[in-house]
Amino acid sequence: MIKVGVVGGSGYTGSELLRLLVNHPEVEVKVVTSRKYEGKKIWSLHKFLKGFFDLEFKSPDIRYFDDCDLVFLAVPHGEAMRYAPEFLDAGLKVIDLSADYRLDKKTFEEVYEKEHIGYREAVYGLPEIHRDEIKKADLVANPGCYPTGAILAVAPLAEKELIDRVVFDSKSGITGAGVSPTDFTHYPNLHEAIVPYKVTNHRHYWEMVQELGRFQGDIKISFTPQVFPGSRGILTNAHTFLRGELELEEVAEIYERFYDGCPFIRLQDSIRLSYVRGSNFCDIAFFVGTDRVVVSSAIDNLVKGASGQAIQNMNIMFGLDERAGLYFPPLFP
Ligand SMILES: NC(=O)C1=CN([C@@H]2O[C@H](COP(=O)(O)OP(=O)(O)OC[C@H]3O[C@@H](n4cnc5c(N)ncnc54)[C@H](OP(=O)(O)O)[C@@H]3O)[C@@H](O)[C@H]2O)C=CC1
Ligand SMILES: CC(=O)N[C@@H](CCC(=O)OP(=O)(O)O)C(=O)O
Repeated sequence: MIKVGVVGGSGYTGSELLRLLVNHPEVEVKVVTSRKYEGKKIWSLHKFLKGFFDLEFKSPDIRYFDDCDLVFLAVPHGEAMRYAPEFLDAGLKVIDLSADYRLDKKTFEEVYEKEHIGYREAVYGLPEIHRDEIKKADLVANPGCYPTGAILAVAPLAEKELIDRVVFDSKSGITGAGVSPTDFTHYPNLHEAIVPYKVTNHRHYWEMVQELGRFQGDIKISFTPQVFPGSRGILTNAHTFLRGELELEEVAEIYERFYDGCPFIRLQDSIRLSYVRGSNFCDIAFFVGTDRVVVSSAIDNLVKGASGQAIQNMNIMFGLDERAGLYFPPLFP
């Protein structure tokens, strides 16, 4: 069994990790931290997990992780960098769900406007692109939720260097903003609304530039995030302006080839968030128009956009079947 710990177990991605790990055949959860709920039973906070975990929350102190092989850092960006080096030096593998290790140091410091105090080289944990590097990694930087849906939507076209410009129009459920309430997430400010924010300057743009740039350095990228009044899911419409023209069959062949052997990518003729809810799937559909190809992707932000992808990465790091603990149908409708 792989023995794992979770730092940040009182938050949304932390509790989602626990929900998913309940059914993992090769994992034992040894320690889960919360500073706020230290000493309390996990189920007394996460009542939906009652009957599945009898552990108490611990403080995030490395001595509790003695017995662990791997730790998931499910803490805000700027905080994970305080933990990762210590765990790595103690011989644990680390999967960081925050943004701290996704970009090179210089870009991180510019985009996040803070000094990186614990920089290490990491592998960007998008298995459909970096599977071979993830196998050998000790530190995996789990991608942001928006970049996961966006990059997966157009990577096959970028690999063929077919893109002139791509405009990602993305809509996210509100759990993307984390467990702490704010004005932004306050019910009257969000219900019956779709709210664009950071319309031209969201930090996730830089992950898209980095990862799509590995295939095609000169793509012009725009990204417009929005939230809708639902809990889970990110729907992205990628308006992709190509350098030449492609027929639907050609696009289909490019995607089928690129995603051959990727169990969590499903090519569909139409997509909905409800087709992926609660699951690790990324559904992709494409529509060929007169001046563009529109590629739509749907993910659950807490699963393929965070905790499910983190477990997929763990499976790959430990030589398990990538699907272990994760291959089940979504919750529809
Ligand atoms: N929500 C989403 O859809 C996604 C989130 N992410 C990223 O994953 C990370 C976690 O996100 P999410 O679960 O939504 O966040 P939440 O705000 O819901 O939870 C954050 C958790 O971190 C803990 N925490 C905060 N500061 C510290 C610290 N200094 N030391 C130890 N623990 C700390 C908190 O617990 P306590 O205060 O009790 O100790 C809390 O449990 C973030 O970096 C986020 O950006 C990535 C992809 C998608
Ligand atoms: C709806 C919402 O607020 N979403 C978050 C992104 C969630 C995520 O993936 O964030 P990390 O890069 O921090 O991991 C945001 O826009 O900042």
